[in-house]
Amino acid sequence: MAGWIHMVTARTPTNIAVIKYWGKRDESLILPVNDSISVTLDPEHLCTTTTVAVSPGFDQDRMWLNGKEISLSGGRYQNCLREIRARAEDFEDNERGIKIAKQDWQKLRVHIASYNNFPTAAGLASSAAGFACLVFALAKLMNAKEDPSQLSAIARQGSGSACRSLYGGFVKWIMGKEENGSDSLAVQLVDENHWDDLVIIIAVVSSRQKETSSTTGMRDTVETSMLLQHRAKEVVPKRIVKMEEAIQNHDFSSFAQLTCSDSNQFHAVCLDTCPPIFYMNDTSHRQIILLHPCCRIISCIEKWNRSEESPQVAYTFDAGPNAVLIARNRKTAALLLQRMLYFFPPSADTDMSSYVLGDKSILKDAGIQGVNDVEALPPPPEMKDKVPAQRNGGEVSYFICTRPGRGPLLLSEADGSLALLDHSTGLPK
Ligand SMILES: Nc1ncnc2c1ncn2[C@@H]1O[C@H](COP(=O)(O)OP(=O)(O)OP(=O)(O)O)[C@@H](O)[C@H]1O
Ligand SMILES: C[C@@](O)(CCOP(=O)(O)OP(=O)(O)O)CC(=O)O
Repeated sequence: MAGWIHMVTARTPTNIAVIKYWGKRDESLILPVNDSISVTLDPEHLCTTTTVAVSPGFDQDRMWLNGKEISLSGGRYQNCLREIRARAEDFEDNERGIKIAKQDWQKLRVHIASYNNFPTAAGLASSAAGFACLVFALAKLMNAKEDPSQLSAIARQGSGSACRSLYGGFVKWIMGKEENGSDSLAVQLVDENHWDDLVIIIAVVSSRQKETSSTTGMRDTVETSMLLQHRAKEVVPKRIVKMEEAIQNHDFSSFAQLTCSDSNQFHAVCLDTCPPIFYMNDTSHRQIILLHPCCRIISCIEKWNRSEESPQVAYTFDAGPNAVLIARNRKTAALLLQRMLYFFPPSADTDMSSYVLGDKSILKDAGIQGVNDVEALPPPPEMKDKVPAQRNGGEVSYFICTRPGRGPLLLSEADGSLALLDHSTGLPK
């Protein structure tokens, strides 16, 4: 390897929309038809780690995703690389004799290695965490001085939902008005400490790659759905105002009502698409005569919420069958996990430690140590006589317990062990 290698490693969270982005008004700049709001998920549990490196010895831009080399020739990667290079500044490391002038960045090639600690392209927003991390890490490497909102407008060109992963807490993607997209960017509404009672439980129903990607799905919707026009013009603007109020005031009832309604309307818009898109069911599912787990999860939460004075849990589903459940506090989260494990016990060959991932203390709060405790769970009181005769194991792959979390983080350069590229070769470790 000729000369020095300079590298940085960053970690970036994923996010889940509570008011959904669905539909573009400009495909290549990735400009949406409506504002959206998301909550950033704690990177302790779900995150992307990306190392970017530069060296005079590299002869082309290269990238490895989850250990496999992928092509960077796609427009989305090229747009992000070009936009960051255009904002690069002088960089100097006297100790290591590295001096890169602003204009040199155009000629220097980069190596990128990225790892998602959760399934890629399975409806868990890997593109969001992935492009946010790529843009954040490249900006650090190239000494670009942009603030997170300006970086979000670049990450947006990798994947729309990625712009919201540049901040922690609750984040709004403002759709903007400009044709060049300069005002279509993310802003933080509140940080991750503002509403730290919330607990988020994800039921991973399928980690298979989905059949219709968000990109093609929303293109078909824009072309064919009248309901989308109504949603973007009439429904979302009002919901955005109400959702911001609910978040500012910790108003869980309003938050839950808006979150569930917006998820349901997003899936209604998918059904209104020609040909219709069914994200909430997994067509390969063997038990088609039984109600699909997604419908049973919705029914369980709706029954429970109606049996209480005010909603306890909000549900939301992205472009896949995985349920994201937001509980108002830890006590509710423990009751929610009991209900989920009652209806969706692990299969016979799965142990609890690989069935409930993330913040396992919720499992402890729920009084569950092993499979025996799951078998002994009583039916939820609101179900009364409607309890299923059989509880089948294996319908949910696993659960992830998490919470609202922080935004991107630069990992210490001193601790080279965190880097995904080798310091002497610039290739994946
Ligand atoms: N760590 C990463 N770094 C860069 N790009 C990534 C990374 N992870 C995923 N991607 C890109 O995102 C694509 C997957 O996006 P896709 O929208 O299909 O799935 P998803 O983001 O997991 O699901 P959804 O957006 O519906 O929640 C990958 O094919 C890859 O191009
Ligand atoms: C259902 C969603 O998750 C859609 C996400 O779509 P993507 O951001 O993955 O789409 P592209 O911009 O084409 O890359 C809703 C949301 O995150 O707001």
